[in-house]
Amino acid sequence: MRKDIQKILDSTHDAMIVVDLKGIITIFNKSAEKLTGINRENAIGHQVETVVENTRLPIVLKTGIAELNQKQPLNRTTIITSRMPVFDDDGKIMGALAVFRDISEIIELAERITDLNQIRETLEATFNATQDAISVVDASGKGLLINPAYTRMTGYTEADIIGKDCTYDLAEGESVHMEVLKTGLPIKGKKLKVGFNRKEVIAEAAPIYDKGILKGSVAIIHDLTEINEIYKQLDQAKQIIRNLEAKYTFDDIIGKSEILNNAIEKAKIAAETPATVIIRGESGTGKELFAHAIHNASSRKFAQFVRVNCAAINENLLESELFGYEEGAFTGASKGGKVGLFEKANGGTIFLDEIGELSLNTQAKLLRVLQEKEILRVGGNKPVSIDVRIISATNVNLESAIEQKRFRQDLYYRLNVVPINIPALREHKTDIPDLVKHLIVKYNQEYGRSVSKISQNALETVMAYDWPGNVRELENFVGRAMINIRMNEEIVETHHLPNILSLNAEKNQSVSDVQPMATNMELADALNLFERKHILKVLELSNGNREIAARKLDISLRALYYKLKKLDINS
Ligand SMILES: Nc1ncnc2c1ncn2[C@@H]1O[C@H](COP(=O)(O)OP(=O)(O)OP(=O)(O)O)[C@@H](O)[C@H]1O
Repeated sequence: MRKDIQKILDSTHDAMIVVDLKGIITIFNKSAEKLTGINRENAIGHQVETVVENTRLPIVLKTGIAELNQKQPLNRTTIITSRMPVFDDDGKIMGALAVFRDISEIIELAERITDLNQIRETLEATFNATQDAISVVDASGKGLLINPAYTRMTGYTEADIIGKDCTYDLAEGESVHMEVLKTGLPIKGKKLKVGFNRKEVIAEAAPIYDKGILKGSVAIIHDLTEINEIYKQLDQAKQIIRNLEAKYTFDDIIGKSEILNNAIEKAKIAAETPATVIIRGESGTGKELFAHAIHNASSRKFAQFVRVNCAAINENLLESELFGYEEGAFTGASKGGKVGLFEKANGGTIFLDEIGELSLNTQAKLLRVLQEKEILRVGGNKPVSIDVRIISATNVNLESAIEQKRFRQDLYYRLNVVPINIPALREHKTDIPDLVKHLIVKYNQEYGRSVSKISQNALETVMAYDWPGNVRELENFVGRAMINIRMNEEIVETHHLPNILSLNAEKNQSVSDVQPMATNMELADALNLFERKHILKVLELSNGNREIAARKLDISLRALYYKLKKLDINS
């Protein structure tokens, strides 16, 4: 009889366990085997709770009360759907039956549903938060969905768009949705105008397929004004990179002394105005540094900073360099003419270094530019108006140059609107420790060293010197000291310092120390030879810096360039 029942129960999908009054398993069907992974032989004849926990069959045996459709968990993936007492023909309880079911598939499904909900939520959040405007239409081109960015960009709300033709938002151009629905293919980078304000946008759209059937189209529109703004910023960034000429700002000017600070404060005020500035100071004091800083702190910082070394450019070329020339202006002029430095600096700043070296002829032309705010290209007759801030610099005494009729007074007045005097280094020696510290960091980077400081003794030696070549000379000096330092040394000591005293000594050499040239040489040749040797020596002591060399030789930079050419010196 039990076997027959067993057979019947084996054919059902539900797992079943029957126990007798003592709780001993008497029937364990196939589904129960499958669900618990326990063989029938290991179940039948055993106390139910030792084989399958939580069946609560002993309780049913005690109470004789059925628990139907309870869906109580047996374990994580199984539930007991019913427990009931089994009665004999006399109505006496003879055992109990538990029916239970595998719910792992349902659990998995539920988990998947939760996942999908999360994905949906994430997608919705992205859809609503993205800055790109998104719209979705159905297969007939009627609006289905838009996001907040779409409303911000076009001015249209859901009420205007949902259920309406997708051409509704268009101010100019053809609907990308309609094109996608027509061809079933995606579209990229289409320029359109949308919304009340005819906003310029770039649109892209893609078809939505469901099981191979075209169900609609989704479009993203990007605001072109924003993209244009980004391009503009990119251009400005490129411009800044191109303008690396003007690489310094006020933060790069080292020194806290009062005299230097007065100059910095004056320069900062000048930077905020369009005023013409003249920077005066000895060679190497930082005039160019100040010019960069003024440009970079001014509203012209995104335009060009053009530096012209008036002393270094050949007088004949200077005019065409500054003002440009028209095609065929002179023999050798390039085809198409040439844009001059003033035009290049248009909107920006032109820095005329060594202005005191300009010839009277070029001074007159510069004066015209300052008065008329326009330039005339060499060989041209059409004035070009320009908007350029002029910063000039000089290390010569312009007042005495005016007296000697080498510099035009009217030009001087035009240039001398905001004069800024940069002190010689000997006038602000208190800044030397900071400058040395700054230079050590600079050369550490350049030479890959890790020097930490200068010793007190070495610093005292540096402070005792007068630095006729100013910060530039100090810069070269520290650079050379750093070269003398071994890789494992970290402190600049006195023995690393190049011999400054020898520089001073050379300067003070007496005439008797100078040896005559070969006695059979003509005086002119001997002088030339001596001049050549002397200039070479001074250049060497100035680390090849012609400006310092000119200063040491007490001649103008232009005169030095002339001599270098005449004496065939290429150093
Ligand atoms: N206060 C300062 N802080 C940091 N660096 C400085 C300072 N002053 C000058 N320098 C540095 O010294 C060097 C010479 O400065 P700059 O070329 O500006 O001098 P200059 O007065 O224009 O010289 P010149 O008249 O010979 O053209 C540069 O490398 C500059 O960066």
